[in-house]
Amino acid sequence: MSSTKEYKGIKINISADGKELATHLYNKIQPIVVEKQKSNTPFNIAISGGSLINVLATIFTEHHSELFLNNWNIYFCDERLVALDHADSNYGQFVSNVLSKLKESGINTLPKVYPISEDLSDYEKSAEQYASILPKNEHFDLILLGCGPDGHTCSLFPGNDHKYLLENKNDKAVLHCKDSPKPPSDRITFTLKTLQWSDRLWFVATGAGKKPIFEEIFGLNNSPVNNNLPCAIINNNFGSKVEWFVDTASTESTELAA
Ligand SMILES: O=C(O)[C@H](O)[C@@H](O)[C@H](O)[C@H](O)COP(=O)(O)O
Repeated sequence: MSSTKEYKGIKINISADGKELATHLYNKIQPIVVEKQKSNTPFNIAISGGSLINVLATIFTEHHSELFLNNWNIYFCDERLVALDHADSNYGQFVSNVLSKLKESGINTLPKVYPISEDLSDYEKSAEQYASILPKNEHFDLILLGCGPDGHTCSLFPGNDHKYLLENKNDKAVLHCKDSPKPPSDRITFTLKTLQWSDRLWFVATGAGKKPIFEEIFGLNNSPVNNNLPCAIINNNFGSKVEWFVDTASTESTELAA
């Protein structure tokens, strides 16, 4: 059974493994989508790439009938600037691992998914174009975030070279991230401004490989919090909206353990 604790004001949901985490996440999302359905308003969600897409594949395959998927608008809080059918495309991954599988099983109640424009001739324009299709009311019900081993989230990377993404001097909703340390090199990313639009900012991060970065994000084992890390900045700035969904492997023998 998953358990929840609070650490330095942040809610941490701990599950034994990825399967239990998917069930726990489903249990938390389901009442929200029921409410949205009842009030006849769309469920606006933005998702990350990486391992999160597999978690969503499990949830959608097992629970599609309780999720009112045709009331969902799904956006990407970051996207790699490659063709939509490229193996690196988050949209492409979502289509092949989630949407196609639902369709193959004869499920027609599908979410509306918002990809980037196929025209990749100008990366700054790609960012602007994506900003222009985001919900007009500047509201998300939920944004699901990942956490990279360097403390990045979305394509908001730590370090001087990518400081412009966090600073967001022109107050944009979506920015072009160049020279991404995680390939591919060109991406678009939501900014902190856009993350603020969401009622909930939920991180999903699993595996023993996340332990060293959790130490810095949360200041574990007597280390100080590294306040320069995008994940730590989100904890600091948006604490009451933030929850983490982690597994035992990523937290054992630390203060985050259940
Ligand atoms: O498109 C991307 O690269 C992601 O959105 C990125 O921010 C991801 O969420 C993290 O790198 C964690 O990835 P994992 O969950 O695979 O470790």
